[in-house]
Amino acid sequence: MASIRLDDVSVNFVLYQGSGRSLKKTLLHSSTSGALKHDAHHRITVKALNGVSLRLEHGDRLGLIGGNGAGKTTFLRTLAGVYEPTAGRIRVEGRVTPLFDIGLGLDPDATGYDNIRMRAAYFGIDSDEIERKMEDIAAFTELGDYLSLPVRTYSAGMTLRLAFAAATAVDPEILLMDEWIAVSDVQFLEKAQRRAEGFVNRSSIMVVASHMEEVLRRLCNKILWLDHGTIVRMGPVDEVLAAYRATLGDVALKTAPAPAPEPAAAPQP
Ligand SMILES: Nc1ncnc2c1ncn2[C@@H]1O[C@H](COP(=O)(O)OP(=O)(O)OP(=O)(O)O)[C@@H](O)[C@H]1O
Repeated sequence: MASIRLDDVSVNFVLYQGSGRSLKKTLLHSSTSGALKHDAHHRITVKALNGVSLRLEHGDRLGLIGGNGAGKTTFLRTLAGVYEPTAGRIRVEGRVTPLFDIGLGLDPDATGYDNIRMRAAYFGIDSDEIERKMEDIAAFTELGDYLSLPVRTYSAGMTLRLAFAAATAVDPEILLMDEWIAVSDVQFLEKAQRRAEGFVNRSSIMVVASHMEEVLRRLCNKILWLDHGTIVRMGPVDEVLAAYRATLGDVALKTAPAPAPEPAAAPQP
């Protein structure tokens, strides 16, 4: 059974280690100065996560909220193993599927089809299973014959469609998402949302960072509010969102853009 446990986890980044006094002063008096510190080596560091302790179990769908620089992305990347904690302990049990930086890992010289196969192989899915799913994945991308061409011939939007389809070809145990909603192609956004929701439902644990209240309410059953890398509050969605709004006002969270109408016919790539 998937589980996540963090005990007093901190992640520090070194921002500046030169001797220029004026830049140091500017950094220390910037708006994030609460999180900026001198360390023992006279470097300026930022505590992106600061003593975070929590547990997540099967069925937990956690939404991350907090202002810019609160530590949401750092939290996700730490769960994914991209960053090692500077202090504290983290234990993640289960297969992690990060759905952020989703274009990472695509081979530009391989075809769309081969990229889907490689992604599946990376997650240990056997070739028979992926061939069974291939028709569905290919239909989802709407890329048609382009799937037989190298990915370097794709536009940015086409690459995103492929990356998203490939990443969601495999059912995750622990699903991590970062503002995936902010895809540029509005028609694709609706489809991506529907697919992601199915994907979320089949995962054991899901964590999503989002500034969109609608997304958080639809996908999550718990909210973690971070500020300067520290937990302000964690609990039921209504409760934490209300507390967050009360502190920051209605501008704290955005509403999602209106979905585009369904196209009459599938667009040609
Ligand atoms: N690779 C890095 N190197 C140096 N500092 C970093 C790095 N990544 C994040 N930070 C710093 O850590 C802090 C937390 O950043 P993070 O990206 O986790 O915040 P966030 O909540 O995701 O913000 P946003 O909503 O703006 O994306 C910020 O002060 C940021 O400048």
